[in-house]
Amino acid sequence: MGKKRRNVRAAFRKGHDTSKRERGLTRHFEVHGADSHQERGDRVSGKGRLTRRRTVAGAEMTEDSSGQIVLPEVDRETCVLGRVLRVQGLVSRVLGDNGRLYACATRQLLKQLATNLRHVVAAGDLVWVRPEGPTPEEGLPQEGIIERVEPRHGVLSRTSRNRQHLIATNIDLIVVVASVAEPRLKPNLVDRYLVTAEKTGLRPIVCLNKVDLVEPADLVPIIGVWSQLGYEVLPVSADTGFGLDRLRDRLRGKETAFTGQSGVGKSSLLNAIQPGLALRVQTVSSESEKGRHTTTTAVLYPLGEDLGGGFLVDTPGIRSFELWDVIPEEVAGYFRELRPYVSKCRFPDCTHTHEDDCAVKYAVADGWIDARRYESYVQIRSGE
Ligand SMILES: Nc1nc2c(ncn2[C@@H]2O[C@H](COP(=O)(O)OP(=O)(O)OP(=O)(O)O)[C@@H](O)[C@H]2O)c(=O)[nH]1
Ligand SMILES: [Zn+2]
Repeated sequence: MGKKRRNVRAAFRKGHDTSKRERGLTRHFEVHGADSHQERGDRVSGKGRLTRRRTVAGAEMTEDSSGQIVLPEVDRETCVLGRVLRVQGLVSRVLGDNGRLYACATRQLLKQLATNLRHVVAAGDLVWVRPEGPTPEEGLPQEGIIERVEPRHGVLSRTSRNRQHLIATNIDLIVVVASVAEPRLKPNLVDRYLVTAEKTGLRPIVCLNKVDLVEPADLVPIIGVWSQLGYEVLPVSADTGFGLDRLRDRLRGKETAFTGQSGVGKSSLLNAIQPGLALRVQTVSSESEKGRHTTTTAVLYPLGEDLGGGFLVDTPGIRSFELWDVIPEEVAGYFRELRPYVSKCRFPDCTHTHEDDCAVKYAVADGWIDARRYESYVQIRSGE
């Protein structure tokens, strides 16, 4: 055992990613995998579920009556539940619910299950970690093995070369930050972010910053349009603190991504919400921008106790969230107010831009659809 442990420690120390090191880690985990009763087949999962044996990716697995692979139960006495803060090569940084940090490798069995996902573990995942090795010195993470990944919600992923790349998981909220002055408000740009949010299925909040620079009454019409569509709009000022309590309230206990154009005040808002937060984000982002994993991996930043243990999730990719992987044919479906009309047009492949007898255009003319939102739609649909 001593020798194997040393292998893992050496792999952690050296960092990640060369195939030789990967092989070293793999061997180690296979030994652990064989220790599991389930893989040897002498025990099936409890709770009286019907199970069947099946070979997946070269390993024998148990599947339940609905065809789902049954992962071995984790030993809750020894394992710790935690959140993956970031994934770097083969090592995942996990914050345990006991407040400790873990540097984790992933169990071989889990890797084999993830045949069509590039990352078996992603930032934001809720995982069970089995601590390994000796207690580290103060300030250093404990080593561990990720034994199990809990089911995900709020997944942010991008497609490249027909493969889905997980960027972050368990995101509850996207905060689209816009500025109402300096730079002036660009509602069509906000719509672009909303379209991407619709595509990902994540809940967006529109945060209109710098309201100290305008007459609040001037914002009522534009806030009204988005609110009527069911989008929450928060007018705020990072400078005066206006609206920040409401924003903090929305972040409490949630995993949130901030996005928006440069200069709208994202860093100022993060700092106003929690002093020092923006600096931490900037430092890590500029580090990873130099690295190879720029757009594919995200980093989670734990928020303070006053924010109910929430997290901020960031990557340079999330900040350029506008029209992520959105194709022209899908755009109408992501404009909530267009959906009731799109199937009523004369041409089944109507683009609702130049065609005659278009139910969407009639609805705009009759005032059922806001003309400015329709203009946004046309711009996006025409690839402008
Ligand atoms: N008047 C006013 N100015 C603000 C407010 N929030 C931010 N600013 C100013 O707007 C400028 C841009 O703010 P940042 O926080 O750097 O903007 P950002 O969105 O983080 O920009 P990037 O880092 O480029 O993405 C700074 O000069 C801030 O002082 C506000 O509420 N009111
Ligand atoms: Zn049409």
